[in-house]
Parts: sequence; structure tokens; C-alpha cells
Amino acid sequence: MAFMAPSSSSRPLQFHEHASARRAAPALLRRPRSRWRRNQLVCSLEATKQAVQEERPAAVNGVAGRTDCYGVFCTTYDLRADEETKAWKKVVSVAVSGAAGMISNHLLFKLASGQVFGPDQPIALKLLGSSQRSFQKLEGVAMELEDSLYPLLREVSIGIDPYEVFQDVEWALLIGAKPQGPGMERADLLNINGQIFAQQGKALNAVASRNVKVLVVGNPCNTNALICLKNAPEIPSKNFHALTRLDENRAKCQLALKASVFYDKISNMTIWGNHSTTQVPDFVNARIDGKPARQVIRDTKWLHEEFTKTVQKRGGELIQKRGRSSAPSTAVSIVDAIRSLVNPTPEGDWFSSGVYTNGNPYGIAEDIVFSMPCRSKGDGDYELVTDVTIDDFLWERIKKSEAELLAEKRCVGHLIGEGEEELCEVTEDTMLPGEQ
Ligand SMILES: NC(=O)C1=CN([C@@H]2O[C@H](COP(=O)(O)OP(=O)(O)OC[C@H]3O[C@@H](n4cnc5c(N)ncnc54)[C@H](OP(=O)(O)O)[C@@H]3O)[C@@H](O)[C@H]2O)C=CC1
Ligand SMILES: O=C([O-])CC(=O)C(=O)O
Repeated sequence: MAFMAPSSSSRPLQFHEHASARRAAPALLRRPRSRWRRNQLVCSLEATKQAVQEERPAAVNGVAGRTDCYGVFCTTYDLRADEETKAWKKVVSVAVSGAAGMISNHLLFKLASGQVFGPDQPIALKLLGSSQRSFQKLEGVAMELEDSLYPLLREVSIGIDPYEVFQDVEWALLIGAKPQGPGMERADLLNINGQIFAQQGKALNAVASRNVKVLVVGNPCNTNALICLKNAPEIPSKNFHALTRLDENRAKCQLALKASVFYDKISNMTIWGNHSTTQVPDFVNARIDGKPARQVIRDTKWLHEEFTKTVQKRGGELIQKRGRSSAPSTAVSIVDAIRSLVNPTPEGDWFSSGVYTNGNPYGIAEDIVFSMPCRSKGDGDYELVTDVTIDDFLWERIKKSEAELLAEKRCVGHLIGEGEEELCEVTEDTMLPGEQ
């Protein structure tokens, strides 16, 4: 379906709205912010910059690392006339970590345009960076958002303290992570990135909306999501997702190519397991133009061998060709993943997401984050799909992915309150899709 952004001629005026102001006064009573207040906001941005330059640790609820509005988004306007003619929803508050990275470079503009949450949904973007180095880049990102004049983008703030940035957020898109450097062991990556997600889990637990939806993208995303949810005991575990939608999209593309159909004909595509080379793209339950995929693609050898391997290794192949990991297609898949939760799933179809195993009907180990088929009513929540067939081919591979996730979980016991750091043994042949 084509999306049309509202034209800039009908663009309403921006306002910056603090959570406290939102609680204190209904929108129609809001007044333009005084020059003093504006100066104060600018000063606090300066204080943040200074703190960052001095490499002071970000304080929890303190001045250092404080998040505030950026540039044009600090200005408050009187919206009374505007609100009489518009039927927009209440602003949705979305945090994005790794906001100066490659994936975010594509994603933020899709979020601001209305493609994700809808053309009647104003949005506040809270951009999280990790350090002094990233702060200036975040300013650059915020400047580009300013210059894009998106009617729905009502607030942009930047910061490096997750306790500030995550305040009252309803969505947290956790993209920031350290990439796996040359010669870096998987165990080291699990530990370094795990620390980031443990800290961010704690911050979400302390300050985010109690029903925040969390999508973990930074790799290894399944185990990072597990670490995050374990550190956020006051937020329902069901609200945490690891992104496997890119893998679903890749699998749909391969089936479409083989069957010589346009990819919108492919449905019911499940990715089982880990976002790694053990993932299991499910051709058994997938459908092509409403028919079981195996009725359309008779080449069983291709389905068993090439299809599965191509999807598992697509990320690595792309890195080899492009010299960097997928960013635009990952951003698109994040959009798809969110849209699948905020729109009802089409009748008979489903989508894949890495979700917490807690009473799953398939016999997969509990207490890990595993990609499975889901359906949503469009309320941000989901249910697992139960009418799927798991044959021996799938089951054997699902168990391998499960074993990998259980091994990863043992490596991060110290980050999820399950013992000290132990000898971390992740088998050699299991890799991130982009690992060489
Ligand atoms: N699940 C999936 O399907 C996919 C996942 N990915 C993963 O997404 C992640 C981001 O990819 P991409 O945007 O291309 O990467 P980039 O390297 O372009 O950006 C990553 C961002 O992460 C932040 N970062 C780096 N180190 C740290 C740290 N120690 N603490 C906090 N933040 C940090 C950096 O922000 P700053 O400047 O603030 O330090 C950087 O801007 C990677 O982990 C990648 O493997 C990628 C593709 C698909
Ligand atoms: O390993 C990476 O960073 C890239 C990745 O996840 C993918 O392409 O699926």
C-alpha cells in the first residue's frame, strides 16, 4: 500500500512537550514557552555538551548526561487553532539507541515521516548515544531531522544517559552495540554488548512507560534481548523482541525468486530460533499465493539445502559485497516489525519475532528469546500461532538453534542474575549472519 505523507502546506506548528507539562495542562491551555524558558533549555543542552566534553560519567537524574530538546524542537507554539482542525493522536514517545549509526540513519526518517505509526500519529524521538564521540554526531542527526520539516515530528531530544533518554518512552528501539572487531571472540562480544543491554534494561525498568515495547536490534540480538528483559523485572517480558524480521524478509525474497512470483505473494513465513547462522527459515508452513510452498516449489533439494543456507548467510554475503552490514534493509525490517504490532495481522497470516519463551506450545526450551510465529490485534501485543507443523527437518535444526541460545545464555549468567561469569563455550560453526 502506498503511503502519502501529509503535504508540507498543511504542516502544523511544532511544539516541545515535557512529560511534566503533559501531565499538568491539557493541550489547549498550553502557552508559548517564554524566552527565559527557552534559554534555560539551551543552557541545559550546553551543560550536557560540557559534561560530555569533560568525560564526566553520566549522572542518573543529574545534570551531566541530561537529555533535552534539540534546536527547533525546543520552541513551543500555541496550537489552539491547529488542534481545532486536526484529529491527531497523543504524541508517541520513541527512544532509539545507536541513533548516530548506519541503521538509524535510515530508520529515524521513516519514523518521523509517519510511515511507521501512521499519518495521524505525532511522534517524539529520543536519541541515545553512548559517549562524547557520539554526541556531536547526534547533534548532526537532529539537525537533519529539523531540516526535514516533518509535520508529525514534535520533539527531538538527544542524550547519553539512558535514565534520562528513556523517561516515559513507549517504544525503545535498541540498535546501538559494539560491532564484532577482527579477532574478537564471540564470548567477548556477548560480554561487552551484554553490559550495554543490562544497563539499558535497568534504565527502562526505572523510568520507561510500564508498558514500553522494546525491540532489540544490536547483535547478538536474541541474547541481548534476554539480558535486557532480565534487568527490567517490572516490565512484562512479553514486551521484549529481538529483530528477526530482516531474516523473514530475506526468506520471502528467496522463495519469491525461486517461484518466479512477486514477493507480496509469500505469506506465513516463520524464522525459528536465533538471529544467527543456526536460524531456521520455515518453508514447511510458508505459503505462496495461498498454497503450501512445497506444492509450488517441487525442488526439495533446493528447499532443504540452498534456501536454508542462503537465508542463514545472507548477511555475511552482503557484507562481503558491500563492505558493511545491512543498514537500509534492516531499517525497513524494523519498520515492518513495529507495523506488525500496531496493525492487526491479516487473516490467516503471521510474522516472525524473537520473543521470550514462557509457556510456548512448541516444546522449545523456556527462558530464552527465540524467534517464533506471532499474530497481533494491532494493540502492540502479540499471541503465538499454534497451528504450525514442525516436521523432523525443522525440528532437528530448531534444536540446534535452541542449543546455541542456551550456550549464549550460559555465557551471560553474570548479566542476568544467574551466577558468576563462566567459561563461555559457543560452538564454532554458529555465527552472526554477518560474521565471516
Ligand atoms: N538483528 C538484525 O537483523 C541486525 C542487527 N544488526 C546489528 O545492529 C547493530 C547496529 O548496526 P549499525 O547501525 O549498522 O552499526 P553502526 O556501527 O553504524 O552503529 C552502531 C552504533 O552503536 C553505538 N555503539 C557502538 N559501541 C557502543 C557501545 N559500546 N555502547 C553503546 N553504543 C555503542 C554507536 O553509537 P555511539 O556513536 O553512540 O557510540 C554506533 O552509532 C549492530 O550490532 C549490528 O550487528 C545489523 C543488521 C541486522
Ligand atoms: O552481523 C551483522 O551485523 C549483520 C546482521 O546481523 C545481518 O545482516 O543479519
